[in-house]
Amino acid sequence: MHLPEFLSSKYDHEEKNSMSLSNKENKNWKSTETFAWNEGDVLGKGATAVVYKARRRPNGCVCAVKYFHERVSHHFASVALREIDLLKKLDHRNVITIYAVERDSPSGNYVMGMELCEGGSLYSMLDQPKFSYGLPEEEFLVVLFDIASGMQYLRQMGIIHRDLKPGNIMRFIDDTGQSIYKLTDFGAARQLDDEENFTSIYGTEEYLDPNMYEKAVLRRHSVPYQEFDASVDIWSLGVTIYHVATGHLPFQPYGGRSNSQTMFLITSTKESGVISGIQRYQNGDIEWSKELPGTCRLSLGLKCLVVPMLANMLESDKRRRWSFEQFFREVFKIQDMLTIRLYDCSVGSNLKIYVEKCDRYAAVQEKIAMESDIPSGQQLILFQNRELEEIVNDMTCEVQNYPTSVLHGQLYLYNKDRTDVKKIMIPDIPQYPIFPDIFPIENKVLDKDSHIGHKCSAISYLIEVQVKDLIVLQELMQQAERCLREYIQRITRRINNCVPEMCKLLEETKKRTESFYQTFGVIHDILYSVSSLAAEERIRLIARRYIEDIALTLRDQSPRETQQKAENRTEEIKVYMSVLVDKVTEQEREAITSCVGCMTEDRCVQKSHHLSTKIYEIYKTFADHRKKRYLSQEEEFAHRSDRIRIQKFIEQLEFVMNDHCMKNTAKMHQVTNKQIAMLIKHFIRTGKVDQNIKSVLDCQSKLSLRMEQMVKRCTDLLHRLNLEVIPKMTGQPAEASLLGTMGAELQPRSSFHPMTLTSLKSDFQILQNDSIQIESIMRHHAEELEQQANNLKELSENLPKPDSFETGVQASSDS
Ligand SMILES: Nc1ncnc2c1ncn2[C@@H]1O[C@H](COP(=O)(O)OP(=O)(O)OP(=O)(O)O)[C@@H](O)[C@H]1O
Repeated sequence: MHLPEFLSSKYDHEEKNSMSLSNKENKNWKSTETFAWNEGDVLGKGATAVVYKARRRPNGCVCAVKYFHERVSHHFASVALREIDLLKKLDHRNVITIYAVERDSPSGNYVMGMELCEGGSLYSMLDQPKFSYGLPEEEFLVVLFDIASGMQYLRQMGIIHRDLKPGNIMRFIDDTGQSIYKLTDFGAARQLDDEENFTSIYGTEEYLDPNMYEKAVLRRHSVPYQEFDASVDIWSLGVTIYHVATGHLPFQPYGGRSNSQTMFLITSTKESGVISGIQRYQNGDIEWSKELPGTCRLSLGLKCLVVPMLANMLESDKRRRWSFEQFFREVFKIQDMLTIRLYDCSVGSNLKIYVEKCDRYAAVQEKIAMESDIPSGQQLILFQNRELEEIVNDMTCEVQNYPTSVLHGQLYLYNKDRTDVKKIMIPDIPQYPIFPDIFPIENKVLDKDSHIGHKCSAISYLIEVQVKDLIVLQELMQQAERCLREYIQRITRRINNCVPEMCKLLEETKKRTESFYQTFGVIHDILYSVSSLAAEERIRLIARRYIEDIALTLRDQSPRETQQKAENRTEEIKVYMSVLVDKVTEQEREAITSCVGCMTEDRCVQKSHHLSTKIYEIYKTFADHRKKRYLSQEEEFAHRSDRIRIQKFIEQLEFVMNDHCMKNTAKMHQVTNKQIAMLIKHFIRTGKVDQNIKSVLDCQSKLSLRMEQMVKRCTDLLHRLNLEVIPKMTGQPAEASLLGTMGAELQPRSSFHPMTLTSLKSDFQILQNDSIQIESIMRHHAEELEQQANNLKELSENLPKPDSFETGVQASSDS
């Protein structure tokens, strides 16, 4: 059976109660009609019963039997039976399944057969050093969802549990190795009709609602008749959830249970929003907190959801305390959420962002801003070497429609505007306690050593996890740098690819512009001849009016200036880009050659695992010695030397973390962030280049627009020329000398359209000889010009459109 790594080693619980029936020190076998068990196979002991691992007839399946004590069977038979009656009715994956209730003979004690929960109780889990600072996030959530689901079922069945605590939540392991948490021990439960309250007192004192505590523990009856409703379960659940998240109880008076007055003071006088109150010294002040402790292993994203939930559940004033419905709503909302993994390189923290399925990008950005301190406008989020916005396409879509690769992959977060390096965020690691140098080793010392050993082992596990996280962080730092560099390289490639296209476009536009100047020049000249040749004064006037108009167009040099500006910009872009590409390449070489992190051959993870296992083993020996209460000379010798060994392992472990991994991580954070800062500057530069490209394309668009206007104007002119001027010219004598001058004047403009001009010149020659032909000549030119105008129009239509380039200008200017 495959178990998650952190759960794979056997628990104390399991070690104490080996699951293999054959391995048992063979005690008495007992059996009822359906169940058979060996009295050596104890799974756990409670106030009312002993629970054994058993076999079920007829198929021999393993199960658990709860063997109620004689006194319970006799005096509390009603309690046991009540539990049995209740359990028989229940059928839910998060509530323990009961198979049968039988009586043992000849004792007559009740025996309840139920499903076996191999993982032991949640309490036994939390009691292990490994989970002394709370469960890892994944398992914490399984617990939360399972208890909420079990409780919801119990509510539907009209049941108040009344003894909710980690000891009454069992871990069942399914065939896939997944944990399923089940509510058990309904010894205190009872059915509650709607709105009905109950007055009897049950529960375990650390988890008791303040009013119940006052009545049950302090035996005070501040209100003559106290009614307790289902809200008492909410309080106990709040304490349980806090315990699971942190590994310790939220409300701790100095001296523990013996200091019940302070316990009541803490729980009954705490402010709203406070989720823990700890008194560290005798009669000392209470340390209140509205946050989960720094050692808690939950992500910041989940803490943000769990803390308000706890605050509402641990509300002293039960009128303000959350109802079950509110609790269920919140838990199932969390269950329905999606998470996004995002490495924030400025503080070196891998964030887990909890988002609702229907959230849109703006909401996601807000959540990121809350956890990273990077305002949404300054966030640059990359997935592999692309911006998230590029991958998601439609940023207004709901998160649940994002590609699965994004939702399950690793994203990287950069600050577009700030490149300063912040201090890396490392979770708190408590100080190791010191073993006092007390000899001889007597019982008190054994107790203390076992206690200190437990704490040392707990801290060592925390360090082991920390070392693993640091190695992952180092990998993420390098990835974050690589990812950004590749992204910038993509941008530079894109820009470099678009520059030649842009140049081509500009060249074509230039040709067109010049061609128009040329065409207008020709028209101007023709009209000029008309204005002199036409016999009719009105025609000459019309021609002159057109000439003035055209002269204005010809004098306007702004298209040429725009063209020049675009050409200059393009040249600048080329130079700028070649420098940028060189810089990025240079930096890449630097990154490859500078190596600052932990190496595989350093074996940091393996070393820390080995050392923390050694520390755990010593703690286990100390725990055994404590149980024994008497040590032989040899054992005492071993115990003393183990104290020295454990200190040595601790020093080595601290060295691995502080002097190796932590230093390397901090160094890598510095180095990669320096590189990232430079890359961000390059990124900003590419943004500026994009702006320049945009400006070139703007020029290009302006020119195109201008060309279109000119095409229109040209066509219009030709049309009018046809209508108004040429027909009137028929039969009019030409003034040869003027035309000759005109022909000479056209000479300098002949560079672009030699054919047109040659033909014009010869036409003028003909005109000098035979003015009768003027109509056909003008028509000929008119057609030629019209043809040219059409060609230009076509040329402009066939040109690549500026916005057809993949320039990213839009995206960058938008963002
Ligand atoms: N189904 C089970 N599978 C495995 N272990 C179990 C199971 N039920 C109970 N246990 C173990 O037995 C211990 C005692 O069981 P349980 O809490 O039900 O007894 P109890 O006498 O009702 O306890 P309490 O003192 O809380 O009233 C549990 O803490 C747990 O370790």
